[in-house]
Amino acid sequence: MIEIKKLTKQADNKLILRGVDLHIEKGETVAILGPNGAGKSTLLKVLATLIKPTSGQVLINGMELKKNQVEIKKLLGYLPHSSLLYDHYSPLENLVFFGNIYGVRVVEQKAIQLVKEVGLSFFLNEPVKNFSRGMIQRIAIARAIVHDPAVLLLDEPHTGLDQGAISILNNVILSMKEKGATTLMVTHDFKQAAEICDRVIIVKNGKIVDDFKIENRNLGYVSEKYELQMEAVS
Ligand SMILES: Nc1ncnc2c1ncn2[C@@H]1O[C@H](COP(=O)(O)OP(=O)(O)OP(=O)(O)O)[C@@H](O)[C@H]1O
Repeated sequence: MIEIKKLTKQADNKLILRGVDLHIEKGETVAILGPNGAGKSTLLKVLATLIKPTSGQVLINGMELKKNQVEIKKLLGYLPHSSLLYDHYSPLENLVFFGNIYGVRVVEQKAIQLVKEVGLSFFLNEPVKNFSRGMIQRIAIARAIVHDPAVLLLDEPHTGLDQGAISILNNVILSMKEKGATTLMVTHDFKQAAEICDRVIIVKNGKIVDDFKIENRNLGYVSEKYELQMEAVS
């Protein structure tokens, strides 16, 4: 589904990604862990076609990223740090707007269903500018999946969410997985990674330093593997 070969990214004379090789199967839910500044968001931005890699190759669904940006963008649902929502629009208006960009059919119905799914039906027609950070994040998640993307790219999706909203988000991710979606999630939240991901990738200094499967939601195993990499000299 996603094939990354010898990927590098340089900016301002700094090598941010230093040769990333990664293969992700369709339907996998993968957590990307790593310390601040490791290059996690940069990797996600390259996959989201927002920044160009310096060298290397990325294939999504067999299509080369460099040559098929328009086709690939249709497959992607990207949740960045900023919500990308229009402040003065309501959740309904925002989702209809973004749904129309992606050519979603029966878009209003889809928007209403998603707002319900993220638990904000009561605020369907309120301008987003009046929302709390957690409420905005819920609508941002709905925006990212309005077109039922085959690939979900989530950058710290649990940040700012209360326990109820975390459950809602995890259910959204799991229901996307049931529909066959592939998810890559940058996170500092090991608990959530262990809860919903099948696999963990640890990024350090622009490189993948560990890559392992998680079984039985074993949070202790994830923490141990992480600590081991942080202690290692690289
Ligand atoms: N456009 C850019 N120009 C120069 N340096 C950049 C650019 N984008 C990112 N960087 C640097 O690259 C490094 C990796 O950034 P990135 O945002 O990918 O890290 P991250 O692993 O997501 O970190 P965090 O956990 O803090 O979000 C950082 O040192 C950052 O300052």
